[in-house]
Amino acid sequence: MLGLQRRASAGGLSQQTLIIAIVCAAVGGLVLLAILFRTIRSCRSRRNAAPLPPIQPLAHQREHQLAQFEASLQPHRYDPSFLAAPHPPYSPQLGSPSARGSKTSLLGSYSSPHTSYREGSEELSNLTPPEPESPLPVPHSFLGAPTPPSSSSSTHLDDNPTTSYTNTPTTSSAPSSFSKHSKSLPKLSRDDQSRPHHHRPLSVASSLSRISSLPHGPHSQVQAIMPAPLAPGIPPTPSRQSLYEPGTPGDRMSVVDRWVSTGQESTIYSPVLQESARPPRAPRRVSSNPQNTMTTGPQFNHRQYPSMPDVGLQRTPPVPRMPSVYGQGGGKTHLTLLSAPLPIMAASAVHQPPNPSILNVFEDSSILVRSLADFVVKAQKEAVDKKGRFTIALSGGSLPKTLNGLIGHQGVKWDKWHVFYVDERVVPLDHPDSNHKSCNDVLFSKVSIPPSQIHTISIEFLDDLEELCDNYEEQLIKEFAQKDSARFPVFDLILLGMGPDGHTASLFPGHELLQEADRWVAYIEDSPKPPPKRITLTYPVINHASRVAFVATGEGKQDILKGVLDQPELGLPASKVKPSYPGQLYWFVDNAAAAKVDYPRTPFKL
Ligand SMILES: O=C(O)[C@H](O)[C@@H](O)[C@H](O)[C@H](O)COP(=O)(O)O
Repeated sequence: MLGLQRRASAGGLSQQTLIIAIVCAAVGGLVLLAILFRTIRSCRSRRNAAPLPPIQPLAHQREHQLAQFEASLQPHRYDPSFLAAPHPPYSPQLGSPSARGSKTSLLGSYSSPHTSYREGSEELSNLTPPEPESPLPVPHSFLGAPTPPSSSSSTHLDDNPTTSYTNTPTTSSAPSSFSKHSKSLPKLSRDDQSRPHHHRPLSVASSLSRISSLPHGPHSQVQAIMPAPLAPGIPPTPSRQSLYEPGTPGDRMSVVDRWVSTGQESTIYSPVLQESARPPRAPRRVSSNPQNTMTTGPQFNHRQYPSMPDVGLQRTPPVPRMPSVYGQGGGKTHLTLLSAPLPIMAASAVHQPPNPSILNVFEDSSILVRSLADFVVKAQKEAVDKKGRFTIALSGGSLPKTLNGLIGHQGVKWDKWHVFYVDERVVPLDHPDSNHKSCNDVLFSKVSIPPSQIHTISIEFLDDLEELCDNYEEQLIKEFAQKDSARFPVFDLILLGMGPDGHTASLFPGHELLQEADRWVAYIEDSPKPPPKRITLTYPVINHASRVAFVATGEGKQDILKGVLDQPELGLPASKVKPSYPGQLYWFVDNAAAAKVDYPRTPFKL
């Protein structure tokens, strides 16, 4: 520095220039030092540097590999063990764990045991597609909770027994796609799994639809498809909670139970109450052949079908008319039907056989009458506690006399009663043959039931059986469709008689009305039991009730009662009354009627 200053002063350099030169020199020195330092540091760090990541394949190569991988997985076998196996740690070679994992987990539910395509364990190109050994199983979420590994039961989801499912419980590491589906559905019992399907013709306007399913039960998760008049027009809506406790006879899905036949396509028909063109309808099914009540096939009254050639017994009855329904506004509203496929539901939800009949035998008819009154009041109480009203259907014949135990009974709440008739003779309401007249004389005229809550036939239609039936169905709709039963008439109690030929309601042996599955109310014009013209509830309604009770007394019923209870294979009309689960059928009979019956007796209890 001093040298610089001497030279500068000797050369005549200004002071400033000198200072500038010094500063520049200093800065340059600093820069050099910094460069030197960085060089040294980088040399050091290079010595410690991690290896460079491998060279990534180009994007299109990765896509190609991924495509190959996916192709290699089709078709695959379900191997739940895959779900149980730990997944190796993520490796950058195979993409991010989340994307890969979810994809793997979905594919993994179908992977062959031979294909281990877990993240990072295999190069995609090394995977070899397995031989397909069996069709893909239905995910267990459709089958209910998986059976324990010890059982090797295979669940027959449909008529084809080859459809099977390996029941292995998913593990905690199970991919979310499975876990979010694994609802705690009821397990399939073994007999449920092997139970064959029951094919049941549709009940809603059969001209438009088919359904194969088990009979509807009050608890069942299936909707009893209603004949057109009673299927109020709402598309399948999520069911509200049932109004009843599960397991009680009154229990029933309150809004829409759905018919589902496991493993088979089924559809739900929800007629829409709306103004629409009235679809063409074949006339209702009609009368039997009174001379031969045990014919093998349907009988036709050719007066009804003059255009149909008389080909004897074996002719399929025409599709019954779809009744009209009056909308809320009183205008004539006709039903059109919507159909919507239903999801497959747990098989156990529909595979419940009807409860066995309960046979109560009483010393004599007076004890029977008292017990029957207590039984009716119990059914009433349960219904009123749950929904504030009690719906009951009564038969004619000798049944009305057995109801006089209700007169003066403390438990009866007449204002909650809504009465319909199981069948009715097509006569004026004051005619001696009228079932309403019988019930009114014996009971209703002596108690405080509101007359508007007794639903009689509309006498203005006595000369038009079609309209008479339509009108009665419409009354059923008004009572049931908007309330707890929503889609079908669910009587709390139906009281039936049984004739000496095994008929019940106005359903007579050999009559094609026994096959009626589309209507809730049908008519007959030549009843073997006079008077000839009647309307009647059909089996779909009777067998939807929460409780059904036959009342049969006297020696005259001995033989037929044995036939109905001990020989159901005879297929007598009374034998076909089987309320679907959990509906319950009861018999109130006296000793005289039960003298020849082997069917086990149950001591009466409420
Ligand atoms: O209208 C009717 O005739 C009845 O509804 C009918 O179904 C009756 O219940 C049986 O015919 C048994 O009648 P009895 O009990 O008088 O034999």
